[in-house]
Amino acid sequence: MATEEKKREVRESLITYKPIGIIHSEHTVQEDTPIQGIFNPSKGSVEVFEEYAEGLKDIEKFSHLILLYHFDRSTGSEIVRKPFLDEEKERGIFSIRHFNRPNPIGFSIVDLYSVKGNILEIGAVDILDGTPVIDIKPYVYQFDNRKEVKNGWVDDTHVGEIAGWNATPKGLRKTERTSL
Ligand SMILES: C[S@@+](CC[C@H](N)C(=O)[O-])C[C@H]1O[C@@H](n2cnc3c(N)ncnc32)[C@H](O)[C@@H]1O
Repeated sequence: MATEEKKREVRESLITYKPIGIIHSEHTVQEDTPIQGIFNPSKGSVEVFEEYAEGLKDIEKFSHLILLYHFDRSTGSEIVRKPFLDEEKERGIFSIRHFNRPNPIGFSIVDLYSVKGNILEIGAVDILDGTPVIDIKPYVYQFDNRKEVKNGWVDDTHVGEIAGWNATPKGLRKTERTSL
C-alpha cells in the first residue's frame, strides 16, 4: 500500500510529456468534429516524428490503434457537466468523454489502413488537425474486447440508432457519407 507520504508526493507532482507525433485530419472546427469517430467516418493520418519512427516496427500487422493525445484546444475543465448525447442530466467528468477535463487527454480507437515510413493512414477520426499525439498502442482483441459490457447512462440514449448520423458538439445531423 502506498504511504501517505507517497500519496502527497503524487498529488503534488506535475507530469510532462513530449509529443511523439501530430494528427493530420480534415477537422479544423471543434464544434463540427464528430464526437466519436464511429459517427461520421473520416480519414486522417498520424505523422510520427522521425526520432520515434523506429517504434512503428511491426505496427502494420494491426488493424486498429489506440491513440492517446493532448486536447490542445480544450478550454478549462468542469468536474460535472452534461454530455453531448444527453442534454438532460449532468454527469461526472470521469463518466463522460468531454474534451474539457482535469487532464485534457484524448483517447480514440482508429482504423489503421497503411503505414508509409513515419506516416500512419487512419480512419474513424474524431481528432482536430494539428493535435499533439502522446502515445500509440495496438488495439488487441484479446486484451481490449470485453463481454457483458454495461454502458452506464449511454444505454439510456439513442446511441445505437444514430450510426450513419454525424454527432458533433453542435448536435446530430444526417451525414451524406455512411462509410468511407
Ligand atoms: C467528445 S471528444 C471524444 C474524443 C475521444 N474519442 C475520447 O473518447 O476521448 C471528441 C471531440 O473532441 C474535440 N476535439 C478533438 N480534438 C481536439 C483537440 N485537439 N483539442 C480540443 N478538442 C478536440 C472535437 O470537438 C470532438 O468532437
